[in-house]
Amino acid sequence: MTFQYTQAALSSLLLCLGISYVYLFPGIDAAEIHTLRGFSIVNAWTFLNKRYDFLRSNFEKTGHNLFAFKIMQHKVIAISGDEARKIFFNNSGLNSTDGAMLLRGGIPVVKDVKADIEEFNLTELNKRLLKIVHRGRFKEIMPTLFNDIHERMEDWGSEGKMSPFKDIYELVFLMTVRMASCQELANDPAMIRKMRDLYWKLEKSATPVGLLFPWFPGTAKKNKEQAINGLYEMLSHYVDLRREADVPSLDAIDVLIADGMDNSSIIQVIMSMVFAGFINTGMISSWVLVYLGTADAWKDRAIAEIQSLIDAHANTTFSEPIHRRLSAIPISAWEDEMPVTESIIRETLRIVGNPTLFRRNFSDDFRVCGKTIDKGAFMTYNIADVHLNERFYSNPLKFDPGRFNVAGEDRNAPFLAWGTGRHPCTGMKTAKLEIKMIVALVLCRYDYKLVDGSGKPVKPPQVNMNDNHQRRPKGEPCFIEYRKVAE
Ligand code: HEM
Repeated sequence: MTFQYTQAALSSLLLCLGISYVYLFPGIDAAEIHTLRGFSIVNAWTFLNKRYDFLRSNFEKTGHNLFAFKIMQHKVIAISGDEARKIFFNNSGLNSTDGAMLLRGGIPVVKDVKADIEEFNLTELNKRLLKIVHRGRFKEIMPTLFNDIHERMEDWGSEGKMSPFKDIYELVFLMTVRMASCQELANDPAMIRKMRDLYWKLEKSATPVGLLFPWFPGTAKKNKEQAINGLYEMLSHYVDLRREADVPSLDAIDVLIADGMDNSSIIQVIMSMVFAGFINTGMISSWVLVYLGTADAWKDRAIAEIQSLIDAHANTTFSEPIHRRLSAIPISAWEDEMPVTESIIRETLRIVGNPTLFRRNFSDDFRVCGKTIDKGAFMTYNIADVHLNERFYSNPLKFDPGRFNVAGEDRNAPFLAWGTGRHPCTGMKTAKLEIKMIVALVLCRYDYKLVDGSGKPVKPPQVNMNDNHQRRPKGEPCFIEYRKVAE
């Protein structure tokens, strides 16, 4: 057994060195993009493992706006600065799917385990998602979603301590599954737990080994296949169940069935939406509460805003619990009449939501900053290039939602957390609504502060920018210590 492991480890090492040797000291390429020196396998590994640090330190070291490195046989060009950014987001020859699939990992794609179905197609996915994420559906589902949040909160009791990066995540997971699938699944806590575990497993498969050697029969490959197969089987069961139902409902699966979609396509839509909700919406909801746990003035302003929405729109009696009163507020008010909460979410996204994005050049060579981007090359960009840049946002690590409304800040500062140009986020309205609902109910029902494990008040932790999927905090865990003040 030990011998087999040693042999496997040695073969992998030799393979890595072999690949690296080919690209060792590539020097300056013909297009004169600065190319990183050293073993390409080390560059690729560091990028996949700690992409934020890798990009930042190499931009600092090289002093260039563009630099190139290899990931296996692929050339990757890291970009920064205004000109390159605008081209990255707006050039029609750049494809956003390939890079994300190859270099990001952890994305559930049905095609990875069911070879006989159609290729993953982002344009189709967007069209299908838009059938289930719109105001009409939000309006239908809002009372049930508020009920979900309320019931979860009842488990917290009247006072205590909770971990936002666990408890709030779980809440967002449930809400997203409800929006993306059907009541039968969302109402079954054991299935929700099983599904959540499969997503964690999938996330764990996005290791450098899993990304560099997707064919290698190790833990990463096994985790990925088990997770996607498990999700596929589970969701197939619910799609079949809904197909056999006597009366169609307004649930997402029924909407997609009525649209004539086959099972695999429906499952792809659900998996993608739950994935986006799980990683992005969960992360931002947790961080909003963490920041507000140390920013009383902003917390008070947000509470006042929510209260005035209830007074203006919720034609319900005071004796009703808060979640019922909140669910009477129309969607248009949630979307358009919450400037304070919007600024808080925006500021949280500016500090925390800084993903590394990818593109691949599918058209002819083109020029950026006087350098050539070859056909077939990948490009990568981390949006902290603007969000954490003094040139656009002064004192960038400070949580200050007021900066978006204060004279003196650069009003033209780009804000990229929802994407821009050719690929803006399809789920922005859904995500904002979910975050606002959670924040509204927590703020109205609880008095809370941010504390450490011993209950001592603490400042917000730093963000682990290298945590590709979830941007969890660095250092000691923090908690929300709460006391219920309203039903
Ligand atoms: C806080 C939550 C979210 C954040 C911060 C976020 C952020 C982003 C960003 C930055 C992009 C652009 C990616 C790029 O340029 O390569 C994007 C694209 C996308 N997002 Fe979101 N997202 C969130 C939630 C969601 C949700 C809940 C869904 C599903 C309903 C979703 C679906 C998508 C899709 C399908 C795209 C690709 C659009 C395209 O390329 O045409 N997102 N998102």
